[in-house]
Amino acid sequence: MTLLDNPPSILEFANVFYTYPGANKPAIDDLTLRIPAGKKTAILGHNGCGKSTLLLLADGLYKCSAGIISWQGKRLEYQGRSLNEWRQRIGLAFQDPEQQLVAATVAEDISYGLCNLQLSKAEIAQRLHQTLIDFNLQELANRPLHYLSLGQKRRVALAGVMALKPQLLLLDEPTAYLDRLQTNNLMQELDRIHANGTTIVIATHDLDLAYAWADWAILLHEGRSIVSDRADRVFSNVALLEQLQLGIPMLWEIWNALPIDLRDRQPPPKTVAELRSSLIHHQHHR
Ligand SMILES: Nc1ncnc2c1ncn2[C@@H]1O[C@H](COP(=O)(O)OP(=O)(O)OP(=O)(O)O)[C@@H](O)[C@H]1O
Repeated sequence: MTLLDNPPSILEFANVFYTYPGANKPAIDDLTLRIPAGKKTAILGHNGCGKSTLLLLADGLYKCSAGIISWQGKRLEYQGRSLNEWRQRIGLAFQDPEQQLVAATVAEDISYGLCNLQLSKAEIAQRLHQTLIDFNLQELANRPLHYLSLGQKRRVALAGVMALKPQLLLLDEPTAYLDRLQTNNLMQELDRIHANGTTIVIATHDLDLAYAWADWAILLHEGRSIVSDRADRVFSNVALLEQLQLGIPMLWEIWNALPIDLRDRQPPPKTVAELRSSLIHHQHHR
């Protein structure tokens, strides 16, 4: 087995359970999984399969009722300094940015998290300045948050999380309700964050987005991990995707409908641009 097939993990769940107060069955039900270090992982599953709960457990916001959650072999402890350190290493962008934004303006909101880290004033000012640049928020710095569009709020929430320099970034349905332009911008931002060394996990039920973006995929079903593997292998496992009624990624389906001689010895395209260049390449070489 190669490192590609079995990358080292940054975060692990071992037989984890979580039941909401008053619920008659666990939302997370004997969940065992690992998040590979340095990868772009997509957690996929239907509404209600436990994606948000998993991320809240991973961030230490919820306490599991049984099982072990660990960071590079070190177990999550739910008290004081240890929990604070845990939560500094992991950044979570909520599905609804409204739940995350707490201050009056963009700059104040980003500074708020930095103040909680008890950094020096100079360090806070420097990180705020750099974050506004990185997320192209300079012009919005003093804008009241309630004047922002949803896409802008998402960007501010993500900027606030990234200002804290987490090693692992978790995003819950980051593209929900975003138009195509905003989605593309966000995905470019995520690629930049990943290229700077941050491991990223997104929870989504957008199969096409996950197909285009992820290099590792985890399928979640009724609070359990059904498969965790290289994304290309998961997305070509049509039988499993159909069994879970998750559908098939559109580009993968189009690719497989093309004549075999065209597809021969070429990996399936991840984007429409890759599909187009494969078709042009084929035309030139017939
Ligand atoms: N606050 C809550 N109290 C009780 N049950 C909850 C609560 N939040 C979620 N649940 C239940 O826990 C299960 C998992 O929910 P969760 O929100 O983690 O799923 P999800 O995969 O993120 O769904 P979605 O894709 O719709 O966001 C569901 O059955 C849901 O009804």
